[in-house]
Amino acid sequence: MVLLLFSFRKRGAANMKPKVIAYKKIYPEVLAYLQEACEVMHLEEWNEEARSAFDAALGEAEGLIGTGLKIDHELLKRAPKLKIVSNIAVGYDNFDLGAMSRHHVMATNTPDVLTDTVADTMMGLILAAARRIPEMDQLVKSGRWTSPLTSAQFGTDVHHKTLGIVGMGRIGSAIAKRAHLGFDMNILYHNRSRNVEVERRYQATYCTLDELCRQADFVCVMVPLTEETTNLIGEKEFQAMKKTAIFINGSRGATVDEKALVKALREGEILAAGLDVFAKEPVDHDHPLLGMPNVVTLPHIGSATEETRFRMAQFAAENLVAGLQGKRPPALLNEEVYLNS
Ligand SMILES: NC(=O)C1=CN([C@@H]2O[C@H](COP(=O)(O)OP(=O)(O)OC[C@H]3O[C@@H](n4cnc5c(N)ncnc54)[C@H](OP(=O)(O)O)[C@@H]3O)[C@@H](O)[C@H]2O)C=CC1
Ligand SMILES: O=CC(=O)O
Repeated sequence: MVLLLFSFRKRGAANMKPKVIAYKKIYPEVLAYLQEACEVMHLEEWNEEARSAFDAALGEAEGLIGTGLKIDHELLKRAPKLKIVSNIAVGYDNFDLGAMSRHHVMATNTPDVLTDTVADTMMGLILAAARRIPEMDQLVKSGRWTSPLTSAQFGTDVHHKTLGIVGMGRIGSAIAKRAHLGFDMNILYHNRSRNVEVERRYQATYCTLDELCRQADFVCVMVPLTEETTNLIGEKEFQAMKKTAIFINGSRGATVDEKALVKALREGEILAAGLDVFAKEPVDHDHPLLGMPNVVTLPHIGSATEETRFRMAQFAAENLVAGLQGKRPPALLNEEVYLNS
């Protein structure tokens, strides 16, 4: 049984389905959809045994579906039959898109279906950090709530404050909507290009990164991780922020210089932080950020609801099947591969 799960069956004349490796646990309904069109090797966990099975099967695979695996020239060299890799995520910093195009491999992701869920998580982080919700939760549960609170335990308001969004794309816009329409927040944003829609809908103001850091009460990073955005927020940006600023990162850990963030928090250059992502995940237990009461941490759960994770898996499966059937995948990242196929 285990062998059946961990290897492709020999292809007979009657079985001409393309071979696919799913390197993540897939919902049964989505797996059934994949299995109608493909022969699927399903690796439910990513451990040493799964890695060996993956390596052994890669040479025959025409499709890959999963999350986070680095897809680069080294892997692609070992996958001569590969046609498509379907990321079950919107961020695709794990893809070397240039190498994938050179190897004629389509790349797909799952935009839109997770946007509202991630925006909800980011509002949760903003509220949790500003109102010190995890700290107060601990106070109650540990039995230390024995007298009326003093101002030492008070938080800071969110409503009517200024939120600076770095990366006003799909998720950034959904955060702006919640913050402006729900919390009467004033919105600043920074992108490489203007987003006139958020300016019109949520009265958002475009500004440079430096202006945003100087003026915002909350700085929320929602850019994709690229060469350009690696360490986008560092010492200079933290120094520009208000001493009362709260820093929120929902993008990728590496968009922020974590050492500079630790220094900014230790030295009181900013007030607090809310982080869903870390440079290394899972983050080391002794990471200095984890010892700070004014830092709210989450284990990269931006899109982690049952409904949204299901929609992401379904979308990724549809991308994969379309690509393997010679159709244009709905969320194709390297169009040229499809056009030249
Ligand atoms: N924590 C979590 O669980 C999740 C995290 N994410 C992360 O969020 C990211 C954003 O997702 P999504 O909103 O769908 O993506 P979008 O592509 O819609 O938005 C990204 C925005 O970032 C801006 N941007 C890109 N490069 C730069 C740059 N160098 N400087 C300033 N702005 C830049 C873009 O504008 P312009 O091109 O004009 O610069 C765009 O507005 C993902 O790539 C992923 O890393 C996504 C989902 C869940
Ligand atoms: O981090 C999650 C994603 O979808 O990107």
